Amino acid sequence: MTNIEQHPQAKTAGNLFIIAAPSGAGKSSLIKALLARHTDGSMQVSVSCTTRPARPGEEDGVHYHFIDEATFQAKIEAQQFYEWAQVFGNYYGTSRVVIEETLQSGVDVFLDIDWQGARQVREHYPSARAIFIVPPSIAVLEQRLRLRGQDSDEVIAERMAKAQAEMSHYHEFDYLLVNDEFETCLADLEHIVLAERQRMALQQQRHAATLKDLLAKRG
Ligand SMILES: Nc1nc2c(ncn2[C@@H]2O[C@H](COP(=O)(O)OP(=O)(O)O)[C@@H](O)[C@H]2O)c(=O)[nH]1
Ligand SMILES: Nc1ncnc2c1ncn2[C@@H]1O[C@H](COP(=O)(O)OP(=O)(O)O)[C@@H](O)[C@H]1O
Repeated sequence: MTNIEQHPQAKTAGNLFIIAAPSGAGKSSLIKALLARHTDGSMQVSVSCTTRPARPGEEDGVHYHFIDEATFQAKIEAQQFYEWAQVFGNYYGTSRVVIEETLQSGVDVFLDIDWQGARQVREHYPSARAIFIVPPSIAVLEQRLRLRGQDSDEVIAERMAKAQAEMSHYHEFDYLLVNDEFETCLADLEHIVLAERQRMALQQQRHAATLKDLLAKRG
């Protein structure tokens, strides 16, 4: 019998995973593919708010909640963000209530956020696991941004100029993955997520068991 079966009354909270990478390294594609492999409702990606204009094909409420700067500022004032940051001149933020409710319901949540947001989340939520994804080379990163075909030359140049600075934060993360061959990187990501999920479930069950023993000893 596993620890989990011995203490079914202890509800296991979901786990928080942070995925960060320089623009174009493949984090959105990897998260999407991972979720497509786990359609049992146990994993969810957080939909951020942003002031960035939607790209062709992006849907409001699916890829982002596209809002204007005044609305974003009002949400900051009302402390509605779990974290927020300015990236490439636009604001991006994660809804506090959605994260808290989803984790409480036992669902794992994936945050596709930058290093500044990752830092804020880890301060509030130390058990979050942070994974940093890098491309095999800077040349490949630029090629991916161009092949994605969604950003102007100017936007691509800005993202390339900031890629090195972003990658310099890799050491603040628990895991580093190189997204060279997509399926290999996806398999590595899945292994990390499933292993962490198991480890954190056992940890939560141990805490519940310890608490139960303590309460029993007190009579
Ligand atoms: N801090 C923070 N960063 C975010 C959030 N949502 C997206 N980002 C980051 O903002 C950066 C730009 O995102 P985006 O404009 O979608 O470009 P893409 O990464 O090239 O697809 C990426 O590093 C995202 O991970 C958020 O809610 N908070
Ligand atoms: N391992 C890979 N090999 C080749 N192309 C990739 C790989 N991973 C992602 N891509 C492509 O690179 C582009 C950028 O990926 P995307 O997921 O949008 O990056 P990010 O979310 O990090 O900005 C997309 O066109 C995607 O299909």
